Amino acid sequence: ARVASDAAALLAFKAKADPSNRLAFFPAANDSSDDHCRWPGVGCSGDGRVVRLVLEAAGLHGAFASGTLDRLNQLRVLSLKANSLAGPIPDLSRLLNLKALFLGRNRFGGSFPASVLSLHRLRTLDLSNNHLSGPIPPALAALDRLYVIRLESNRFSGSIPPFNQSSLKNFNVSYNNFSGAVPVTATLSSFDASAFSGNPWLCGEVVRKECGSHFLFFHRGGGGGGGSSSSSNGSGNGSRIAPPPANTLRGKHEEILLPGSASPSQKMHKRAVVAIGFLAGSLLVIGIFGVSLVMQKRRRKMKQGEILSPVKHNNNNNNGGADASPEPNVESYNQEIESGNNELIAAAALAMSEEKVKKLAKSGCLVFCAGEAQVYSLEQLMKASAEMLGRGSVGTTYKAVLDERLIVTVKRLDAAKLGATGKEAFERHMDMVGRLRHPNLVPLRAYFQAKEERLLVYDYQPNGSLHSLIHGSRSTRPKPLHWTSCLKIAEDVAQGLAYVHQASRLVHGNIKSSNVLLGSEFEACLADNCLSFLVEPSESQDSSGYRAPETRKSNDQLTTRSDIYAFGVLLLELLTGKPPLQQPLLMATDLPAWVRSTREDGADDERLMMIIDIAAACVQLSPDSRPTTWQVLKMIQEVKEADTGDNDSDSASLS
Ligand SMILES: Nc1ncnc2c1ncn2[C@@H]1O[C@H](COP(=O)(O)OP(=O)(O)OP(=O)(O)O)[C@@H](O)[C@H]1O
Repeated sequence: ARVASDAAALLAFKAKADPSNRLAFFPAANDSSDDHCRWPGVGCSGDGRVVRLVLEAAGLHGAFASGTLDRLNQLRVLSLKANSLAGPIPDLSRLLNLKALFLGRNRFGGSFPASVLSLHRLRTLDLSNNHLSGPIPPALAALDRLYVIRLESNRFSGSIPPFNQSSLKNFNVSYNNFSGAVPVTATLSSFDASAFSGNPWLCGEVVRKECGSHFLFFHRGGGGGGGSSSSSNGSGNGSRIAPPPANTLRGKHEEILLPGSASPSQKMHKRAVVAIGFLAGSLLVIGIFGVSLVMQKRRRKMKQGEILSPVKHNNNNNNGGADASPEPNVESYNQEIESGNNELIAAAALAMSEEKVKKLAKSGCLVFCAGEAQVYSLEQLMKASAEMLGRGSVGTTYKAVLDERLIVTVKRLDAAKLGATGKEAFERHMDMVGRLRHPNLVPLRAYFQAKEERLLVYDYQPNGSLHSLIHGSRSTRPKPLHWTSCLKIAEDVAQGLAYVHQASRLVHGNIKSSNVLLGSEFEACLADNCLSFLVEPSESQDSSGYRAPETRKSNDQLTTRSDIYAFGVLLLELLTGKPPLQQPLLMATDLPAWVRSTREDGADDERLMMIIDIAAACVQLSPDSRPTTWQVLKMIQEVKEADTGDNDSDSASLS
């Protein structure tokens, strides 16, 4: 009966976690059968009990429902790494034999799973690269067999518990929002500072940063007339930015407040956020329904396996530039469907003949990045229903729907636009870029190269680009962003960029608003990461407004400091709603007045002034005068801190 119950637990898990039916789990013919031990990823003991379940990069994109795998009380190893499972992590307290739990690289949200604290045999805990938030329970420090704790790239906050297990050898809490002094224990002191990096508010001996003296980045010339000087709380050296005056917002009804950004009039905005969320949700449902209707219609027209010739996209964006962005958002689908214009959706499978696909498959293979399993083949990818999203500086970008469920973005690089990057150099570079994994970066999942063809496969980001959000698109009107939403987006982008610069020592090279995409939770994610390496200098002029003066002639001069310049221009675009080429050339001292003149809200707010200061520092003409990415991130978080200081109840919604 226990064996049958293990099979039922696996099937119950699959029912919720695997809506696309990727797992080959089939109900057994009779109850006593141990067929489930032969299901992929399942390992059993001699008596047919499941002891191991490893479903890594298996394309699971549903939920990890409670009352499913937690029934496998003989489980030793559970790995659901590198899927897209969302929602909270369920109660696992019945898995008393569990030794290794790998849930990294998913989309789990909610708080730290407290049930883990009762798993006394646990040696490996990997919750990295999710959207988990809130504090880490101090009782985790009492699990004395832990050998690995990986919590990096989440949104955990609060203090680091005093871990001192002598067994603990692999520890990483980087890129979270932890704060305060790191406890000086023998175990924690043995880890490199990189295990704690990306938590600007951590201090103490272990991270070699003095606690107490809160460094202020905003030094305004003495006197501070016109409301532009930083105020202090009067506590001498440990000065902090004083809470801003209340009621400084105007025109809030016309502003967008993104989920996760805070506002002084939080109650009202919370309602607005719920309404936007509801609206977005409804649109999504309608959109998916609409798209599937059109897809069905299209499939009926197609003979099986046939690859259509390309249809003309009626909104090609040949310059990849600022206007007429063909955003693939739900609203535009709805409009197209309503207007009966199915052409946009009924585009061809990556515009290639079947013969060519076959030839390509023989001459190269799809390389999956970061050690992830091959979840689809080149043929499957090329046969996917595809829609062109636009043309940029390196090629054409498509949205491809595989097996009717898995949506990816495929960038088909245009040989004519690329420099003479050799096969091996391309591979080496893409391997490096493919290893980048951070919640604020669009991950490169796979790449392909054959003689005359190079393809890059990314996750599809469902909520359009920052460019469309700020300037509007074919189907949406431009709307001013509430400045706290600007702050949230700026922080997200800076987090992603800091990771690129610090973790990989790469340069992004093409920061601009159409390369900032909004993820499923409206988090901002940098796209087209580190591709400038491949482009001839003359081919990347479309983003000239973002280019630092020293890089305008050659891509050789692209550095982390030129990324910072582009970030500063992006920040000004966020704050003013003006694309770079419409931004006047102003001295740093004139910028605040100009930015304030473009805004209706918070014109006198000290925190808005601080953000303008950051932008002004980033767009300095001399690269050496610009701050480092790390400093920029710290400055943004300092503004955020000033904000949360004013609104304790808001801090939970900031991520
Ligand atoms: N992963 C993705 N998910 C959703 N939309 C995407 C994705 N990648 C790109 N897009 C959108 O597709 C369109 C075309 O992108 P593409 O990168 O080809 O051009 P670009 O961003 O305008 O220019 P560049 O090549 O200089 O980055 C843009 O509107 C972009 O926002």
